[in-house]
Amino acid sequence: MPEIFKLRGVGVDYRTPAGVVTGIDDVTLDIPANGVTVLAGPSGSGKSTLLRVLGLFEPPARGEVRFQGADVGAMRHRARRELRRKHLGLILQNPPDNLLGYLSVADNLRAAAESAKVTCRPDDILAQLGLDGTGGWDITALSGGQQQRLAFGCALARQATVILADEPTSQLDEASADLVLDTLRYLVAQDFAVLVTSHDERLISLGARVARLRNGKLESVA
Ligand SMILES: Nc1ncnc2c1ncn2[C@@H]1O[C@H](COP(=O)(O)OP(=O)(O)OP(=O)(O)O)[C@@H](O)[C@H]1O
Repeated sequence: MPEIFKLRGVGVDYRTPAGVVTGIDDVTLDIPANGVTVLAGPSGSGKSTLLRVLGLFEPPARGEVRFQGADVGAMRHRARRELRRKHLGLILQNPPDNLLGYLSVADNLRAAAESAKVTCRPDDILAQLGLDGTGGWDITALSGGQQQRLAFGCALARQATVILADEPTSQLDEASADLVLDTLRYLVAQDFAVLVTSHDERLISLGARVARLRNGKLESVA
């Protein structure tokens, strides 16, 4: 299986008034082009930092990151941003943070597509996600789980090849989290690469690969 990401000895530091804090250190990891890869580990272990590197938001301070063979660390900010817009869809923990509150459900999908300079068919995407008939609704009429589904729909609308999600179930009740788990299963069946950080054991068990972090280091990949 081809790798979409290849990381070799990757490190990221944060400069704080109290000194330099290591976000991740010496992470070597290959991520295949489809299936779910879960980034697991206790709070502060570096999951979000690693996701930001994979989301091409954070160039590595040390080591090498390759996305589809291209050396991300050697790219300028603008080139990374273009790659990100073209290929990546990022879903944050808090459902409203992923959506534009002043637009309808369908217009959120259209705006997502426009930002990637592509067009989409909102009704088709909503049907794929079990949100049929909600196109004209305000997003506040959707439950938290439905809003997260729509956020994944925005990644579909943008024709992203890789979907990254930072603890997408952590702010949801169990029924809403179930909706998100179903959506992840659907995306995997569609052959997307899904990279997700989580403490949620049900989500972790969906992962074909689970990379466990501790104190910024990769502890195991299984
Ligand atoms: N913007 C920042 N400035 C300074 N230190 C940071 C910053 N972001 C993360 N860190 C530090 O980097 C380390 C890894 O943090 P990170 O948020 O990646 O962990 P995490 O596993 O995602 O944690 P959580 O599960 O609590 O979100 C921690 O020591 C954290 O305090």
